[in-house]
Amino acid sequence: MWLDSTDKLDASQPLSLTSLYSSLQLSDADIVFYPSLFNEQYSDRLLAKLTQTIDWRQDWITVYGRSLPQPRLTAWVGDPGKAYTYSGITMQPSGWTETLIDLKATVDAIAGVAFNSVLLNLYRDGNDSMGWHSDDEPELGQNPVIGSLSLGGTRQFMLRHKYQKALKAKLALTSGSFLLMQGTTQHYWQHQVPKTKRAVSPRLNLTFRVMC
Ligand SMILES: O=C(O)CCC(=O)C(=O)O
Ligand SMILES: [Fe+2]
Repeated sequence: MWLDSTDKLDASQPLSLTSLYSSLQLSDADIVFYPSLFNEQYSDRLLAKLTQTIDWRQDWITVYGRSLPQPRLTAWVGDPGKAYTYSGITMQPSGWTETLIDLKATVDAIAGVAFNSVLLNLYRDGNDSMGWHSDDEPELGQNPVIGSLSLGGTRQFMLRHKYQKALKAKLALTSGSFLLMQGTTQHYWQHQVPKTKRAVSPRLNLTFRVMC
């Protein structure tokens, strides 16, 4: 399943940024995982800073006719005019904070794109989750590039092929890790962050996106 390329170095980046990565060997997908883009100490600082400075919102969703609180807190940050609609919710973007501008510069350099928006999700405990979906909204373009940074408690990230039911994968998104999904990934694969009964610390995930 995995191509172990964790000993590869990219001399164009500081060692701490991209010295470790693995490409997931999944058909119809292009997914690269950087297990420690940021070290524990820096990740903790980022988590504290973002938890405090982001204007978190609790959205409500309609499931089988019932209105329920979305099982996580969210925020949408982006360039002016980059509104985001999903599951019937439209979010107007908040402006970039200093921390997010810095983070964007780092992940832009790794992904080789200019992200113009970021969806932030705060999973307060193991009851918070995100269900199966693909990030395939038309505004994300033909082959969406999604850069996903995780901070805080480790959660499982599950992947399943939309058409070949036997194809699945799971990886632990640890604090400071960065997962890059691009190419045809969103056409063929769905992903989720399931609930867990294990005790987990709060987790903040940022998915950087390019909105057309
Ligand atoms: O929290 C995660 O790791 C996944 C978030 C996600 O899939 C999304 O924001 O679209
Ligand atoms: Fe997603």
